[in-house]
Amino acid sequence: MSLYRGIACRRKFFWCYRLLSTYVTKTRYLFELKEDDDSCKKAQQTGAFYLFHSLAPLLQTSAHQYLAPRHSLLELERLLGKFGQDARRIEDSVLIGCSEQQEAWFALDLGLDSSFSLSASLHKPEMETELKGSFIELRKALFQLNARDASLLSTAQALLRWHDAHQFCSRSGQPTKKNVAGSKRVCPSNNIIYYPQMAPVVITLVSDGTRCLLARQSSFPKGMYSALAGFCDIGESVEETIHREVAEEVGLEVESLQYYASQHWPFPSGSLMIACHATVKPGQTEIQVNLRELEKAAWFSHDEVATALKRKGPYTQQQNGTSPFWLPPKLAISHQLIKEWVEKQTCSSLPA
Ligand SMILES: NC(=O)c1ccc[n+]([C@@H]2O[C@H](COP(=O)([O-])OP(=O)(O)OC[C@H]3O[C@@H](n4cnc5c(N)ncnc54)[C@H](O)[C@@H]3O)[C@@H](O)[C@H]2O)c1
Ligand SMILES: [Mg+2]
Repeated sequence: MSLYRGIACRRKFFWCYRLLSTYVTKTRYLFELKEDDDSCKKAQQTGAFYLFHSLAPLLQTSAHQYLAPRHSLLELERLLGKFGQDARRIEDSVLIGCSEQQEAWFALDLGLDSSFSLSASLHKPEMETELKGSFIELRKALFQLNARDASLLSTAQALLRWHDAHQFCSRSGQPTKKNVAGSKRVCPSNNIIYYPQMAPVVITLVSDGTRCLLARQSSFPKGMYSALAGFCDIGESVEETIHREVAEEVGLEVESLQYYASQHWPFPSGSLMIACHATVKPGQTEIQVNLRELEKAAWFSHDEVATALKRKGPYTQQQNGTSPFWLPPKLAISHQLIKEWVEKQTCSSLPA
């Protein structure tokens, strides 16, 4: 081997080696599975499946926590066979991630209508007995799952719901066909491609410098308050949504917008929560609640909020009919946003 080729080989080796970080490898693998139906079908052979029934995930209970069991393709085929179902139903599954060892993870709903189902939906109680678990509504289970399962099941539910609702082309009316991974659907008659969508929502913690503004809707559990949230209107920037939502919901104008973080949120049907801090304009603190949107909104001090962050709801009503003031659970980005505000206030109030 010439010196030049030797150096070139070593360079190539170094370049490949450098690329092969676990994260990059995983990302490239998932990209390949989304792009190539054959690779994705192959990945199902060694992959694992999370099961749902009418969008409720299959869960098992373990020490006050829910665990999401996974099933192999063989187990799934055996299960479908036992319930007299066509194994092609597995074609309805969607890719939701993979392990560091490149075991691909899929989700499959056994309760939704399928072109391969012999009956509209598989019988739930019998399946629960067979699978040694229960199909539990994600709203009830989300906060008792570990962070990884919560994130995977949220993604899975949003994707399964989107496929269920987009089975027909909105132009031709013909059935659309999903790719194996479920990252898109195509109308065979006109080749229009449909991609899964999510709705951007801005969540803003408004402060007046020493207090923060929290609000509740009548649908919230008793005593729970959160930061102001609102869907982005078409054509709006995140900044415009913040200004509009704060004005609409509490009649205030804000400035000094600061991005905090974002989170996928499975409710109502897959949202991207974009969390920000904002400050009211000087001297503007009088809240005018829009009762069409909110039940109540108020300013809360640092100490009130710091205490509420430690409470774990939901609470049953106290004897005097009131419920203690509490905040969304840790998993929700609103909790993280409020916590960050409390920590910043604590730092700024510490003596230099
Ligand atoms: N993860 C968190 O920490 C957290 C905290 C608060 C709110 N949220 C979520 O934010 C979402 C939005 O908050 P909100 O209810 O105050 O929003 P909002 O103030 O925009 O009011 C909701 C109304 O907006 C309209 N709307 C406009 N676009 C919509 C769309 N794409 N989908 C559904 N409705 C749409 C509907 O009329 C709906 O009733 C809620 O669904 C809630 O689950 C999440
Ligand atoms: Mg709102």
